[in-house]
Amino acid sequence: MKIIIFYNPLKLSKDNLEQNILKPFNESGIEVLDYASAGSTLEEEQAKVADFFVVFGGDGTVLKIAEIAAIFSKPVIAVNTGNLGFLSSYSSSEIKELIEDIQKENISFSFRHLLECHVGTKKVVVLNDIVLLKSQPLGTMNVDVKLQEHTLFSFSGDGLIVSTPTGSTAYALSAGGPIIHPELNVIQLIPLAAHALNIRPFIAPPTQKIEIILKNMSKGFAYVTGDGDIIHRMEPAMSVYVTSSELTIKLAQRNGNNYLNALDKKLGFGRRFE
Ligand SMILES: NC(=O)c1ccc[n+]([C@@H]2O[C@H](COP(=O)([O-])OP(=O)(O)OC[C@H]3O[C@@H](n4cnc5c(N)ncnc54)[C@H](O)[C@@H]3O)[C@@H](O)[C@H]2O)c1
Ligand SMILES: Nc1ncnc2c1ncn2[C@@H]1O[C@H](COP(=O)(O)OP(=O)(O)OP(=O)(O)O)[C@@H](O)[C@H]1O
Repeated sequence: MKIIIFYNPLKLSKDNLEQNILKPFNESGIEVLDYASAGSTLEEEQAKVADFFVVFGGDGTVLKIAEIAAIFSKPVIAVNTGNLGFLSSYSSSEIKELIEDIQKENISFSFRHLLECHVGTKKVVVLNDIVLLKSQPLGTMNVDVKLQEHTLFSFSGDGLIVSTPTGSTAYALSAGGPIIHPELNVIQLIPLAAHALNIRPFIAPPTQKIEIILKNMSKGFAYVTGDGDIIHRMEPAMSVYVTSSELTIKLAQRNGNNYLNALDKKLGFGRRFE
């Protein structure tokens, strides 16, 4: 078995990685082809021959490697060294269990759909969401949102979230959206603080092309972000285009420790608090 390790340098030092993570892997016979800070580039040849990408960090670190994992079509095993670690299947104290599961091929994977965003000359692929948001606390933006040329929303507010099912438990959850099981392939649109009584979150099919037009701002300017990273500054009359990506990623889930378990254990979903 060959793996490439990505890590969050803000959460894990290179010495700690080399001492406490690389060592057990190398002693187990699992070949670590390379290890790199999440978000950095990869040797194409090594990426091609790896069996898995193993990520040490929290959700944000997983998000940083989602696109490269999708491009090389490599399954992702996330090991939480962060806080919530909603997307993680192992904790950093479970290296031995992880090694054993890799050796015994005792890991199942769930396919996760991605979004593709075009704005200006930029193109990004995201696992959670694309967010259009005003850059300062004051004022509002006027936004038109089109689905295949039909204007679905036209509102004044703070912005808009376009989320995948995976992202439905991230910003979309905080913005009042429903939880969408990641086996579904849909696109969720959630206006942020829309000043209207007739606007609700909308769930679109993956075939729809979404155009978000920033009509104007009462003050300042806006940003469009992808998985929490700024993609582009937005000025009035600029558009953002979002479609479902053809790429998907396979995200490890420990046998028995599936999505509904994560909802229960990490978000306390549906649990009665005595
Ligand atoms: N008010 C909010 O809740 C808010 C605001 C901005 C961004 N975000 C989210 O943060 C994400 C970026 O994550 P980050 O860790 O780099 O930012 P971050 O450090 O600001 O963390 C945001 C929180 O969201 C959690 N999270 C991220 N993806 C998740 C998912 N798919 N399901 C459940 N929880 C998830 C993280 O664990 C963290 O607790 C963005 O994609 C966006 O969804 C949330
Ligand atoms: N390689 C990197 N270089 C710089 N920043 C990174 C890198 N990897 C992750 N980050 C940033 O570090 C921040 C925290 O990372 P991460 O989300 O993984 O940890 P966490 O917030 O503690 O865990 P969780 O998101 O699960 O609550 C995120 O904003 C993420 O964008």
